[in-house]
Amino acid sequence: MSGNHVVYGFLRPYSESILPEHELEILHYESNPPPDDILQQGAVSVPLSDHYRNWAKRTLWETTKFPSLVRERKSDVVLTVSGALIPRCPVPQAVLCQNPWCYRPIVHRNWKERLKARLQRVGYSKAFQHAGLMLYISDHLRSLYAADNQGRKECPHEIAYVGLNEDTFEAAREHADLSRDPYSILSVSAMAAWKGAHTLVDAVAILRKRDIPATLRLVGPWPDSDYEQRIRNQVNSLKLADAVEILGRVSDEELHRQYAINQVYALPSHCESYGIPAAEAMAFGTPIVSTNCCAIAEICQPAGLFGPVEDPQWTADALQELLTNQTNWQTLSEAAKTRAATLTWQECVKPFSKIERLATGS
Ligand SMILES: Nc1nc2c(ncn2[C@@H]2O[C@H](COP(=O)(O)OP(=O)(O)O[C@H]3O[C@H](CO)[C@@H](O)[C@H](O)[C@@H]3O)[C@@H](O)[C@H]2O)c(=O)[nH]1
Ligand SMILES: O=P(O)(O)OC[C@H]1O[C@](O)(CO)[C@@H](O)[C@@H]1O
Repeated sequence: MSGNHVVYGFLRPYSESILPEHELEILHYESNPPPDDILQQGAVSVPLSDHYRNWAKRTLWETTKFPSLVRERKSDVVLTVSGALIPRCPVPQAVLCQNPWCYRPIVHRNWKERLKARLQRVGYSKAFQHAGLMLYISDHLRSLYAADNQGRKECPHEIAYVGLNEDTFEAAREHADLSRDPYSILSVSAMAAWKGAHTLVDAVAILRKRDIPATLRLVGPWPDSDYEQRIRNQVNSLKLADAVEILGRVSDEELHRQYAINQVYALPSHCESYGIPAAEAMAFGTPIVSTNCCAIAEICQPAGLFGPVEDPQWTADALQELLTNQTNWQTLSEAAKTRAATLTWQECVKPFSKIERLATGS
C-alpha cells in the first residue's frame, strides 16, 4: 500500500537532482507506471509484465533475466527497492529497505508466508553484507537486519526517513482551525491483525468504565476479513457500537480531515518499519500513542507516548493522559508539528546522494 508513496517520494527529488546530467531508467510493473512528472523530468519508463507481481515469479525473473537487462541497458548502478540483493547483478547495488515483515513471525499467517519470509531473509542478509549501499527507512529497520546478521560484516548504510507529501502539509495548513472532537481517537493503517486494533477497542472499553466518553475511529482497508470480523464481534460484545466507528478506506481528503478533527492518533502495532500515517498525523499536530517495539517510537519520539504492545491497560492510561490533560496535549501537539516539518522529501532524500558514488566507485 505504501510502496508508491515511498519509492516515488524519494525518486521525485532524486531524479530532479541527477537529471539531465545522468540517466534514470525506472523498471516498473506495466499497470503501475511512474508518475508523469517524474517522466517529464526525463526519467525513462521500462515496463515489466504484471505476471511478475507474484513475489516468487518476480524473484525468479530478477535472478535469471535482470542481469542481462542491466548489461543491455549499460546501467552503471542499480537501486533496488525490495530490501534484498539481486543475485548476479553485474554492477553495484543500492538497496532501499522498507519491509520488516520477514523478521516478525507474528505476521506470517500460513506456510507460504513463512517460506517467503525464510527466502527473503536470505536475500536481505546478502544485501546487509554485500550491497554497495543500504538505505533503511528507519534505524529500527536497520536494527532488525542487524539482529538477524549478528557477527556478519555490515556494508555501508544510511537512514533515509520517509517524507511527507506536500499535499499533506497543505491540508494541515488548511485544516489548522478545525476544532477537535473531544475524547476522539483515530487509528489509520492497513488494518492487519498485528496493527493492534483489538488493543485499542479494549482500551476504549477501559476508558468508558472510567467514565471517559472516548470514541475510536478506525480508518483504512482490512486485508484480512477474519480479523475485521473479530473486531466487529469484539465491539459488539463490549457494547461499544456507539464508541467505535469502522470507516474502511477513505479518500485522501477525508483522511486529512480525520487527522485534523481527532485528538489523538493511535496504533499499538507489533511491527512497523516506519509508520507513514503516524508521521502524517504529526503534520496535523495530532499527538501519537504507539508501541516502543516498532519504528513509530523513533519517528515520532517527541510527539507521543510509547509503551508495551498488547497492553490495553497501558494504552488506556496513555490515551487518557492525552485526552484529558490539555497542557500535555498542547506540548506534544507542538512537538508533532515541529517534528513533521523536518520530514520534507527534499530533506529525506539527502542520503540518496551517496548512490552516485557507487557508479564511480569513489
Ligand atoms: N487515502 C487513504 N490512504 C490510506 C488509508 N489508510 C491508509 N492509507 C495510506 O496508506 C499508507 C499506509 O502506510 P503504512 O500503514 O505505513 O503501510 P504498511 O502497508 O503497513 O507499510 C509498511 O511499510 C511502510 C513503508 O513502506 C511502513 O511505513 C510501515 O510501517 C509498514 O512497515 C499511508 O500512506 C496512509 O496514509 C485510507 O483509508 N485512505
Ligand atoms: O517485497 P515484498 O515483501 O513482496 O513487499 C511488497 C510490499 O512492500 C511495499 O512495497 C512497501 O511496504 C508494499 O507496497 C508492497 O505490498
